[in-house]
Amino acid sequence: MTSTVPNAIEHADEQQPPITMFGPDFPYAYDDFLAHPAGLGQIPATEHGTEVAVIGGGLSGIVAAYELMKMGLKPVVYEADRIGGRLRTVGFEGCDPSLTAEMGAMRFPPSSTALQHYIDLAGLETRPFPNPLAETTPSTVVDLKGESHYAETIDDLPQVYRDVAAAWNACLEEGADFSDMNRALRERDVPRIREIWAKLVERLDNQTFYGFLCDSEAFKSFRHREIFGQVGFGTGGWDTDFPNSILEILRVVHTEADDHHRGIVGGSQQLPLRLWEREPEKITHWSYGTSLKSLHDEGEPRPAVTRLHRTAGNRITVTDADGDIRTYQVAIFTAQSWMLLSKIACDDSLFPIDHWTAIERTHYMESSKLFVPVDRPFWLDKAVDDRGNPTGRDVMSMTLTDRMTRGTYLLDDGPDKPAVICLSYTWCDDSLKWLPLSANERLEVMLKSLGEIYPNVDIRSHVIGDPVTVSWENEPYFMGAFKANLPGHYRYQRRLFTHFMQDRLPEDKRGIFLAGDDISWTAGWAEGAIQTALNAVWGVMHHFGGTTDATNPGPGDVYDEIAPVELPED
Ligand SMILES: Cc1cc2nc3c(=O)[nH]c(=O)nc-3n(C[C@H](O)[C@H](O)[C@H](O)COP(=O)(O)OP(=O)(O)OC[C@H]3O[C@@H](n4cnc5c(N)ncnc54)[C@H](O)[C@@H]3O)c2cc1C
Repeated sequence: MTSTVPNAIEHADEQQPPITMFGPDFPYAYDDFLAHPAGLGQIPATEHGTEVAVIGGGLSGIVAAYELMKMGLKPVVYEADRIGGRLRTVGFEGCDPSLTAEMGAMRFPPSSTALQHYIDLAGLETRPFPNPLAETTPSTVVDLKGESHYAETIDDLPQVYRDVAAAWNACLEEGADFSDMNRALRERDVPRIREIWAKLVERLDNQTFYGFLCDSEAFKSFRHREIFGQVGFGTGGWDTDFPNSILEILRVVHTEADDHHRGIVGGSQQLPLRLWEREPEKITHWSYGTSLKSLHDEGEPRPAVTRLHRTAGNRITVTDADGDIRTYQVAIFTAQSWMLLSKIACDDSLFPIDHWTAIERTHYMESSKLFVPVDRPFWLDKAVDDRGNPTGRDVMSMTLTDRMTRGTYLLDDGPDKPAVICLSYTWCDDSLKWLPLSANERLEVMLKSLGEIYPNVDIRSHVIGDPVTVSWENEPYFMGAFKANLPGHYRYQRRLFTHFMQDRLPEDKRGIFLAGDDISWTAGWAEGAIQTALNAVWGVMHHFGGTTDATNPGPGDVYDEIAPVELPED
């Protein structure tokens, strides 16, 4: 468990199958699809070597390009910023290169099984991430309204936190069929998952997270809702999510996306970078030793796309920042959808009008982080009381607070080595409060906040390099951290996610496929970016007249049996 408030009722029975991000909207086993020896499908030999534009070199684009290359197509990847996108690992100038900061994704649940497939393929290791009250986190401080509580387990916190946990569990059970869904997800009981979820979608699409709490008898106490908002049920305070659709939150808790997190040793950006260079053992058409890198001039993706339009023969014509124009039968677009409204000049004819509405209504969360390198994990030093007697406590802890910093994470690699502090990780309004401040201004405010919580700790004296920071809403090729649906957005989300089923679109609207975190049901989790990439791969294969092996049907082959629930449009 990773939070001061358990995400959900614990199901400790080891005999049960594990929870995975299997639905609930589209319960397709992407992990089994990837593990199957028959592979993801084949395209006719006449199409081998055909170029496919892949716009965006984040995880979704790189996974799609990698799988299309294995099928014998020639992906042409366009990337405006750097390979990895929101898997962005940076170093600190002048410091040991082993010291890194995860500016985007940093912790991954074991329920991300498609992601794990690629982590294993890339030969990367993971280790537990030091979330609040996680087993490997030495200690956690919860500081609310000027009062701090030191805890190693939830039992060390005052009773009110356990009351909040109980309220959340009751609320989930009463309002969202938690135990039933948990069982159905573990057993991959598709009819039951669909039955439960269809009712929840119909009942709750109009509801905010906060409204859902307020409607529950269990959460009738304002104080409980406030504490819940400040320290969250997950990985920090979630009151910034209160205006979002409750369906977004249920997707996370039902699939345990917020539980048992692990980090990638050496940084998450290594994953797309290794896939870029990887030479698959099994590859069609291309000779052994081919990689995405080797298929690109100078081993680099092409630059930013600046224009996208349809040309005769229903082709997709792509213009890039170098002024090069190339035309493709098929393109996959994996960047944030808002790029299509601003940074890229687009034809209206690229998508049906209802898809444009959905793109235009896409709602993003903001998010900021700031990291500093320090000389050693000094937080593990033992504190003494006013009379100099040892207290047995760490001098500083993973910290959750209602102050500006909100969440402070302590990241070490052993007792005698330099370490890193994520002084603050925030979302939405809390992130916007940092936006106009420079990295050093942010650092000063953060040190002041933490100084109030730890008056006897001189954090500054341990800093060995300049801070690094990001506000994703201010990044020109992202414009936000990740999509978060508001109430009433279900229909938009459904249109975007199902865009890969192009036989259902008018013929003159086919050939460009949306993919990526932005159209996933679980935005903000890399697993969803991969799932949508695999949908697009299936869509492209199908577009070229290809098929999957009968023993390994793809997401489009079984679509009608598991299609996301449809709400009336009138
Ligand atoms: C702050 C933050 C924290 C997160 N935490 C977690 C976490 O802990 N666990 C987890 O699983 N997930 C997390 N995520 C989500 C995860 O990072 C994403 O799901 C995943 O990285 C998205 O990959 P993608 O390929 O869909 O999109 P992106 O990574 O955004 O890739 C799209 C790419 O398109 C490029 N691009 C944009 N415009 C153009 C253009 N005009 N031409 C060419 N290229 C263009 C961009 O530069 C980018 O590289 C987090 C994300 C953020 C921002």
